[in-house]
Amino acid sequence: NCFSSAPINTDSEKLVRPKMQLQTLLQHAGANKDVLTMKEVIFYLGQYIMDKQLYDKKQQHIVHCADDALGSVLGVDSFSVKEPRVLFAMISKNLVAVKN
Ligand SMILES: C[C@@H](c1ccc(Cl)cc1)n1cnc(-c2ccccc2)c1-c1c(C(=O)NCCN2CCN(C3CCCCC3)CC2)[nH]c2cc(Cl)ccc12
Repeated sequence: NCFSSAPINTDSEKLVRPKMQLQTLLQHAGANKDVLTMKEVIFYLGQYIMDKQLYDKKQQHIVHCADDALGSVLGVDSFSVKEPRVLFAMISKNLVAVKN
């Protein structure tokens, strides 16, 4: 799957409940449920970044989100998709684990 390149075990099937602000972004990207797997959260966030063209056209692994709700959700102005640990830490602050 497209996460085989993710260098950390993210347990992509883990169920999570995104907090309000993140949930709003995911809905814009097409998510239609309150409880999702980590894999779905990452997929929809990727779609969101694509839809809003937040990635740098020259250096496509850089995402600029200072002027977007994504920036206040993650708490950064920009980030690199080549830093998955940093990224998962920022995303996790916006998630509540769900016992399944
Ligand atoms: C491996 C994966 C990833 C997954 C998790 C992590 Cl912590 C880092 C990295 N990844 C690699 N590049 C991207 C990416 C880059 C730019 C714009 C959009 C996505 C992603 C991200 C995906 C995704 O679901 N990716 C599917 C395949 N991507 C390839 C890149 N493709 C585009 C890259 C920009 C130019 C057009 C193609 C989109 C589909 N979801 C994400 C969500 C966020 Cl918060 C950040 C990045 C991603």
